[in-house]
Amino acid sequence: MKSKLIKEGNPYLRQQIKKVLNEGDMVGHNGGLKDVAYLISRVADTDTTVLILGETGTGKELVAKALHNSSPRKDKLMIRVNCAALPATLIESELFGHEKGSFTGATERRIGKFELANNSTLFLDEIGELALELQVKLLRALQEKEIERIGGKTVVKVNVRIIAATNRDLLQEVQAGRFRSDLYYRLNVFPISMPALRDRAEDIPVLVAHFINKLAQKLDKKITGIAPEELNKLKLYNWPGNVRELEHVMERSAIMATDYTIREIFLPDGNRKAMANPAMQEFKTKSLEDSERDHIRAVLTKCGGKVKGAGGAAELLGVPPTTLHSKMKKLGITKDTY
Ligand SMILES: Nc1ncnc2c1ncn2[C@@H]1O[C@H](COP(=O)(O)OP(=O)(O)OP(=O)(O)O)[C@@H](O)[C@H]1O
Repeated sequence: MKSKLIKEGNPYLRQQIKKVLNEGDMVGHNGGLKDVAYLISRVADTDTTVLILGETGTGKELVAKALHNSSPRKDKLMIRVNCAALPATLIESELFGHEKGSFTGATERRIGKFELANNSTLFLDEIGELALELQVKLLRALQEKEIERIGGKTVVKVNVRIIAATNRDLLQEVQAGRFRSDLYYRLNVFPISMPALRDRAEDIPVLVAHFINKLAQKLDKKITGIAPEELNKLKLYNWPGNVRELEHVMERSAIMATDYTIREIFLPDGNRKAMANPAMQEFKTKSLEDSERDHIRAVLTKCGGKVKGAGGAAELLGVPPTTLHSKMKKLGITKDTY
């Protein structure tokens, strides 16, 4: 129904979608993100919990921003918690806060992100990484709409709109016993799935133009376009790091450009001139997972197995090291396989 509505050119809807996506600085709403854009425009101004699913770098955080900025809560700051960034004990205090003296080192009362997000939006990024013992506490907070600070004696009522995101297959995590099914169902009210960049090559020209524009300003350099054969290479590449990786490739290539036009693009593992022809056949017959696994392995080999830090695989792939680690785990990439 949605694509039909959009195709038939309902001008109000088109306008609404454009506005919502501009709020998030998102490109591609006329192409591969058409369905995503439609879903955002439908759910933005409700209080409904949204679960954003998709590979790393597909734009999940941008969707969260677009949702918040188009909601009635937009005048308050959206609060983000990265559930993968800290150990469980610290995340608990980050989410719910603590009272002074509640544990060693708690020298001051701390207001948690749930309370900070009162009357606003709480964006729970990388929710799939949340430790099981915290999942139950989060579930309680969502059900009761109240929280208790660590060491606190009173409950605090909160009115928070929840947006969660993950690059994991949450249902698989539930089946593996790593994610509580009750929390999954509580979060999975309105799912939005972000398509991988390799599945929407039609968006690459407009994304490239968007990044060239941004980079010309950032680097204070007169770059206005890209050579068609280089654009083609970008369309054929596999993009394990999705739009984030494209952004980084464009930055590298823009820095190297000596002309108004980018005449050479720099893909992470060298310039893949071969991709367009015979090698492409092999590429097409491989599953996406296999291609992703091969690509990550090749990058790891190139980096001598280094994941974090300068020159590490995470940097080359344009993803955070935590994301690369979870991807490696998922794809069964261990030290002895590269
Ligand atoms: N449609 C888009 N238009 C413009 N920029 C985009 C788009 N999608 C992603 N980006 C850019 O790509 C980068 C990664 O996006 P984002 O952080 O939203 O991805 P993510 O899915 O949340 O990644 P992760 O799972 O690793 O946290 C950001 O710099 C973002 O601005």
